[in-house]
Order: sequence, then structure tokens, then C-alpha cells
Amino acid sequence: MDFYHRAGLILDALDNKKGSVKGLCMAEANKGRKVGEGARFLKVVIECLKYRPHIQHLLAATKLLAQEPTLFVPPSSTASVTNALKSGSAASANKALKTPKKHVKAAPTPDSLATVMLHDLLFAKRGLTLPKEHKVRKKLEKYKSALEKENEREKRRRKVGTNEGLQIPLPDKVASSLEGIGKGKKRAHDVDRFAEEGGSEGIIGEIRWMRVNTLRWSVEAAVEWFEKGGWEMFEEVEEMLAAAQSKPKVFALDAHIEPLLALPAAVSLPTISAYQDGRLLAQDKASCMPAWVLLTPALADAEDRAAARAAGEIGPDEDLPKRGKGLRVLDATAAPGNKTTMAAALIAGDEINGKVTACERDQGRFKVLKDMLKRADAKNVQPMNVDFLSLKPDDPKLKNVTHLLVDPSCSGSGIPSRLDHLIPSAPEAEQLARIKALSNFQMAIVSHALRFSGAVRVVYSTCSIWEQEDERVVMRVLAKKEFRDMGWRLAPRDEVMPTWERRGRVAACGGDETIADSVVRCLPEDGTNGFFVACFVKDENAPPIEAPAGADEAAPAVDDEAIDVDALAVEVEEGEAPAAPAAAAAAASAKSAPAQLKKGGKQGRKAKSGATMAARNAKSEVLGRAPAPPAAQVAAAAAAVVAKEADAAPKEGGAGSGPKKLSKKQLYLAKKEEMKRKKEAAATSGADE
Ligand SMILES: C[S@@+](CC[C@H](N)C(=O)[O-])C[C@H]1O[C@@H](n2cnc3c(N)ncnc32)[C@H](O)[C@@H]1O
Repeated sequence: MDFYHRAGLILDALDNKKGSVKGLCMAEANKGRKVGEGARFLKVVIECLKYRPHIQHLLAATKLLAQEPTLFVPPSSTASVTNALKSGSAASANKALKTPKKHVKAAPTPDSLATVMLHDLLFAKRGLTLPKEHKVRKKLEKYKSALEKENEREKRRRKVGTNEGLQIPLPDKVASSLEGIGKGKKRAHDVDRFAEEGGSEGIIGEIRWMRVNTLRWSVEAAVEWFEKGGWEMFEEVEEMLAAAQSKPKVFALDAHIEPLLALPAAVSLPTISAYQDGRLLAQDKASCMPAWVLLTPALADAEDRAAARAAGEIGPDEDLPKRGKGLRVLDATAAPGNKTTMAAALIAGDEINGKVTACERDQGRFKVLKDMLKRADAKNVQPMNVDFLSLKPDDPKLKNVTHLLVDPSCSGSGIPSRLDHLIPSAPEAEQLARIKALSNFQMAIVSHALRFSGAVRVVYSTCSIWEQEDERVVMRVLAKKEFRDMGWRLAPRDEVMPTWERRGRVAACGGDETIADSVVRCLPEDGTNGFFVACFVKDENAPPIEAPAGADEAAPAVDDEAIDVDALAVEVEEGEAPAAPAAAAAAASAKSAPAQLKKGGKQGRKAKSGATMAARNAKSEVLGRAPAPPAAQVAAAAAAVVAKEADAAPKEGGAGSGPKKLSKKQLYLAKKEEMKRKKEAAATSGADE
């Protein structure tokens, strides 16, 4: 009965807009820590939501709740007293009152509990999972034939042949992304992880994004592993998608983010052993952007240093950070840990010797974060179950924190697979009030990050498509004299995914095109979740920037200091969304999609990184391709620098000479290309003969 109560509680929480389907199922499962429970809740709750209007009809038609007022009232709960009193049953109210306090548990409403139980009674293959002698079961069985009769009547009335016809239909893509939940389990806890990640993370439209966890593996090893397993690699995601029509085992390297691979969405995660053991992680491309943007300059510097060391220009240990003196990242809002583990992977290793401090306020989600750290083998992360806002930005222990990730709770309006259409939406005014409250909360979190004494780079991101949570938060920051006086400004486009075409909305930036161009937007038509990324950089030596025109106008007239963040605590869980106000949603998706997946959208890191750009050019070279147009435009300046550097470099043989040392990946690609050429040559000569 406990499972039914808890599933009923999830339905109640959904009715009260306390979170997303997935978020609430996982939160409830985390309370019990029973392996596989998250997936079980998710499956049952989704099924109940699909049947809910029909079950409501059955309850009304059979008058079940009125005839059995205490049947769905759990005895040992305070709520049971209220519910029992409401139902008019003195006996059950008395019983509830006598229950000792220590056993008091939250109780689902009779309506939600009845929905879950009727679902199992009528529609689940296994039927009700209660012992045959259980009182509730015995009573419900008495109503079964009346309920089934009404069910058949309803099928005839609605002209549907099967029970499935009585459900609220799910869009194909959403339905297929949920199909694998609970199936193909190798180890029982994989089922929960799959439920957590499989529904939304990593799978967008036709693509399943997988990040190579470089804490456990390398991109080269991953490529080799896939190819050995009979998978064909494609240079471009679009080509891979075209090939996927006829071949299931295809993959591509992402054009913008190095450790990212694209696979066809139809690929089943539980069948990929490298996913099972944490060498591959399911993570949407957009969700990889914040850590990438935060750390690319540091990575480029590290590559420069490594190249100089390899060339003998600096000593083997020179410029290496001393023990404990590496880069310090703070992830302000970390669970479930996608961005934390990515940041940890990017800065691991001697050259950067980086560490991440990961804050998570929510206890249940903190457990999820710790699981993820274990799975990713992220030993360079210190997780803290703490409210980020309670940390002192001038705490001497945190003075080495230079880079911060700020990915606060948001409306989640950018996530297409959230099943929002299964839940009745709140009135528009209520939705707008919630978005405004979220925007204030986000402003409070990002403001707190900017106050950290050592901070020089702060990336702000949301999986929302609403301007109030995106550009307008940025505009509020830029409007604040306090931050401008500290030297904060927006990082320019060439540091923030320069070759990603979809940028911020100009109107939301008070008409300032430079600001809009400095930030990144993503939409599902780009092959990602809806997402937003902005990067603030501090330059204490440069004169403070001016407040941008329109900044005050764009800023809601709410003082971010006066927010009761705790009051929002439940409302702002990850991925929780008010349904999109229709007009805004339509406007967002009507915007034409840039060709993000097209050839050559290569992400240039910092232009000054000759080594990094050289790596990219070399990759194009070994594959026998000229850089394709969009990348070429943006990378032209950087490529020129590289070409100049290459020209200026002493020729082979001299000290520190020769072409830049090829990275493992370049070597791998070169080797591969050579083999391909040999094969082709052999084939051609054979044909010639
Ligand atoms: C959008 S999620 C973060 C997702 C995460 N960055 C990732 O990529 O996996 C926001 C998280 O912030 C947490 N959170 C919200 N307010 C917080 C606060 N004041 N301090 C610490 N964590 C907070 C929420 O509990 C939630 O887990």
C-alpha cells in the first residue's frame, strides 16, 4: 500500500505544481533509496496521468468515492483525520486521531490514491499489487465489474477499440524517449539512472547526446571502441542522421564541444556497456555548454603551456600548478551534477590541477549528486549539502574560487520532453507570477556569485526559453552599478561558443546587438533542449562599463535583495515548469533555426590558442576537408594567427621546432585517414587490374 500512497502523493504534488513529473518521481524515490523505485514511480505516474481524465470519469460514474468515503483515506496520518472528517465518517476520524504522532505521514488525497489504485486494478498487467486478503483490495474487487462495464461503455462512446484509446496521447518523440524506462537492466540501480537521464537528458529529437567522461576514458578510446563494435563514425552530425535512416550503428563527433558524441535517438542506452560503467554519460549538448564556456580559456592556456613544454620552450615542471593550487571552480547549484562532472573532467590532470566545489541545497538531490560523482569517478569534486546563498563571498576558504557555474532552478520551459501537457496548466497570470519569482531568485543567485572576492569568470545558464529568466537577468546584472564598479562585463562572442549561430534576443537586450550577440540561445530545432548561456568576466583594471541603454527598462522593478528565496524552495526545483504561455511558446518555436548541425560549425576556443585551433585545422586536414563556411568565417582570424605561427615556427630538426605536436586525437584521426587512403588505394588498384 505504501507504494500507492507515495505515487498518490506525487500526483498531488503535480496538481499543486510542486515540480516536474520526473523530478517529483525521483525525489520520492530518493526518500526510500529502494533500487529501481524511481523508474517504477515514473512508469506508474505517467500511466496514471495518461488515464487520469478517464479514471475521473469512472469514479464519477460509479460514485465510488461517495460510496466508500474511507476506502482511500490512509489511517495513520493527520491528513486522514481531515479527510475522514470531510468524508463524514466519525469512526475513521477517531481512528486517525488515535494514531501515535511518530507514525504520522503525509497522506495522498483520496482522489489521487484512487487514481493510482484504479489504474492498477483495471489497466496494469499485474493488477493490484496488494495481498488477496488486503481489506482495500477485497473492497475494490467488488466494484471491478461495474468499473469494467463503464470502461467498455466509454470505449463504445468514444469509438476506440482498446484501453490505450482512452489515454491522453503522448507526442511520438516523448513516448519513444520513455520506452526504455525499466527495461534492459543490467544492474538494478541502472534502471533509476536511466529513468533520471533517459527521459530528458541527452535525447533531443533524433539525436542522443553522449559526453565522453574524460575522467574515465578519452575521445580517441571511445571512437576506437565504437568502431571495433561495428559503429561507423561520421564527421558531421547531419551526415550521421542521414545515415541512421538505413544503419542503426552510427555516431558523430560534435562540431562545437570536444568530448561530445551524437548517436541516433533510437539507440538504447542500457545496451551500451560504456554508458553502464560511466565512461559515457548521457548529457544534452546545450547542458554541456556552460562548463565548456566557463573553462575554454583555461583549457586553451593549458594547451599552450603543454605545447611549449613539449617543444622544450619551458621546463618539464615549469608553470605547472603546485599541489592544491590549481584552478578552483564553484558550482553554485550542482545536482544532479552534469555540469559539475563535466567541469571536473575538463580541469582534471596536472596541467590545470583543478578542483570543483559543488553546492546543492536539497538533501535528496544532494544524494543524487554524490551518486553521479561516484559514477563519473570525479575525485576532484568536493560536494557540499549547503545553500549557496549562505556561503560568504569573502570567506578566506573560498578566496581561491575564480570560476563559478550558476545554473539555478528555472521554469524548465526549454525541455520538450517534460510531459507538461499531461498536467492541467495553471492560469496564465499565475504562470507569469511564477516566472517573475524565478527570475528574482535567479538574479539573487547570480548576484551572489559575482560578489565572490576571487571570481573572474561566472557562467549563468538556464534551461528556460523565457526572456525573464534569460536576457533580462543579464540586463539586470549589467544595470547594477555595484557589479559594473567591480569590473564585471559580458564576455564577448568570441569567448562564448563563437560559431554557435543562435544568439540572444536583441529586443530583450534593450536593442543592444552586442549584448545579444554575446549570449547563446538554443532551441529544440538546433538538436538541443531550449537553453540559455551568458558569461560574465571581471576586469578590475579596465574602466567600468556604462549601464547599457534599456537595462533599467528591461529590469523588473523587484529588488533582488528582498526575495524570500526559501519561499520559492519547493517551486524552483530543477526542470519544473509552468506550461508555456501559448503565444510566447509559438513565437519561440517560430523563430527560424540556424543550421547548427550543418557542416563546419566548429567551435573555436579562445583565438589566442594556436594549439587548439591547430588541432581543429589538423582534423579537417587529415580528413581531407577544407573548413566549411560557417566555421571558416568565425575562425578566419584565428586560423590566420595559426598559419602565421606555423610559418614563423622553425622548421623540423631545430630546437622546439617542427609542426606542433599532434594531440592523441589528431594522431588517431591521421592514422585513420591513412588507413582509409591505403584501403582506397588497394581497392582502386584492384579495380584497375
Ligand atoms: C537546474 S538544477 C542544476 C542542474 C545542474 N547544474 C546539472 O547540470 O546537473 C538547480 C539545482 O539547484 C539547486 N538549488 C536551488 N537553490 C539553491 C541554493 N540556494 N543553493 C544550492 N543549491 C540550490 C536545486 O535543488 C537544483 O538541484
